[in-house]
Amino acid sequence: MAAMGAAGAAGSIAPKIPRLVRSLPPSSRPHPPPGFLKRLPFAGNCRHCSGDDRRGVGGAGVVPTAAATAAAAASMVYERELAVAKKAASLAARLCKSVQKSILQSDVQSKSDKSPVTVADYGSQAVVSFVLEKELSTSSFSLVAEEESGDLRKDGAQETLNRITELVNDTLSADGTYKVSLTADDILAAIDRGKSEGGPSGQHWVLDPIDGTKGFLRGDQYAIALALLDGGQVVLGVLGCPNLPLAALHDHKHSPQSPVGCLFSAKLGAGTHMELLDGSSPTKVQVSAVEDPADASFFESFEAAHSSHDLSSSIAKRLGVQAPPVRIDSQAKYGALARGDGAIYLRFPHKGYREKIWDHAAGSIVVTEAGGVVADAAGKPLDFSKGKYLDLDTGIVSTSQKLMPALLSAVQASLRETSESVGRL
Ligand SMILES: Nc1ncnc2c1ncn2[C@@H]1O[C@H](COP(=O)(O)O)[C@@H](OP(=O)(O)O)[C@H]1O
Ligand SMILES: [Mg+2]
Repeated sequence: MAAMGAAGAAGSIAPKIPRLVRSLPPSSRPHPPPGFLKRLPFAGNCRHCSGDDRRGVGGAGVVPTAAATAAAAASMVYERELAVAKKAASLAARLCKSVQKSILQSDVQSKSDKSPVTVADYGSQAVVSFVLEKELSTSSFSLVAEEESGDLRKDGAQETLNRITELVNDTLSADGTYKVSLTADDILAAIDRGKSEGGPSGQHWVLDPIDGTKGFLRGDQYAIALALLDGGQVVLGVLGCPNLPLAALHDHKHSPQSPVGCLFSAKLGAGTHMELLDGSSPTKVQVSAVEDPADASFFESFEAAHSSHDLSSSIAKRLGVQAPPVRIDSQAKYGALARGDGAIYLRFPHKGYREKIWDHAAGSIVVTEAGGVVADAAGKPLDFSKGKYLDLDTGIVSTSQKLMPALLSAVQASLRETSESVGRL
């Protein structure tokens, strides 16, 4: 089981913890998943915990804060899972890139909710599901993913299924790691492993095989987004962004020859790193250090149907933001925010829309581990423990810790103004 492996790994690194802890920033880190401290032989008292989660620290020397100890421990225990997640997302990105290059009309289907679904969506999910299961095979493997195979099992879908099967096999064997020849039934089974509902206990992988399908079809930004929940909390996340330039978005305009294709990875207590999808040394990234909102720029959805551009504009005006909005698809926005390309991300879906966990799980930890904050419009942290959906107050906002208070005031004021003007109609 992954959880048992994690606890074992933690035990073996116990003597290294005091040095590790001294190297951590004193800032308060997110609380570890429920039951996590119990699994660690060296775990300290945690001000967040009670009952079974409380254990004393024995011995003298450096006495780390409980949050720092937990953060250091957490940063070691999910190491294997993070490496596998990066591998899975990179392979899926390779598959998506090849399809985006040669999008054929026949690759585009219509789902019952009318959103476009491509061969790459299914192929990406099958690749990630295969790699996770193969590398981390556990009896309690759980994957909450966007796609399900219903449409592929219908009459007339055989050709599409064959194309997906071929693509997945080509992708897995091109890498050289896997010598497999999956059948169409294997592909359907791999896709359907993503049927888990998630929830507050145990470990659940959360996958959006292509986030930003509309951007993908337009030839713009999209992301492969994969995260791990443990006890309802996101403990690691990766974002493969095949079309995101390595250079900051504003710099890239001036140097279009900059390499394209970024992989962001984040783990609880270990920061956020970025590397090229094609391979490079990871570098640590940080959110923008801008202190005056007037100097900030903000991200929002390219699609006005996904987020109210009017409301964002009103909030930006209230904050004194000068720059025009940066509109890009997918969780590539979280990646770009995490490395400081812009300072604010605003998302205000229209009434009645329910956000899904796979649209934010990986992105949120990529930003928080880079020093940012992700919250709903009332300032509450996102709750990933309730199954497939996030129960939210109105929208999602993200920025640095420094700018969050001013941003939340502006959001509240603009929301009040909007509801008053609706009331007057
Ligand atoms: N009416 C709506 N309001 C808000 N989000 C929506 C939406 N319809 C679809 N989405 C979600 O918005 C995601 C894309 O976000 P963005 O606008 O940031 O690119 C989509 O992910 P998929 O493309 O994976 O379906 C989908 O989950
Ligand atoms: Mg999505």
